Amino acid sequence: MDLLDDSAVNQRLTGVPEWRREGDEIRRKITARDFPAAIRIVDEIAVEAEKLNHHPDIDIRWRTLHLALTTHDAGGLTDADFTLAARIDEIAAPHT
Ligand SMILES: C[C@H](O)[C@H](O)[C@H]1CNC2=NC(N)=NC(=O)C2=N1
Repeated sequence: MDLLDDSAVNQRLTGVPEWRREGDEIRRKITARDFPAAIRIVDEIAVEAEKLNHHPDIDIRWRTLHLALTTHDAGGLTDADFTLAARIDEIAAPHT
């Protein structure tokens, strides 16, 4: 997987406006309706992450999730991060 340069990262960020860049990661916060909804989001993300063989860091605090994506294998951000970010947005939408 090819590392994206800064301009490629910025271009892809425009497609996932909920996400912001923090160094070698992109991050977003999801606030679900309640704790069970937050856990359902995590459960659906787990299925997708396995399909894509790409796995987010997830911090769970009551009904708020903090997600971070990076490609450790490549040492930075790649298309895999933006593909998963877009899927996470689709998964989260009905639960928020
Ligand atoms: C061997 C396997 O392909 C790697 O460990 C995968 C698994 N999931 C991963 N997920 C993420 N987010 N970054 C990776 O570099 C990564 N690598």
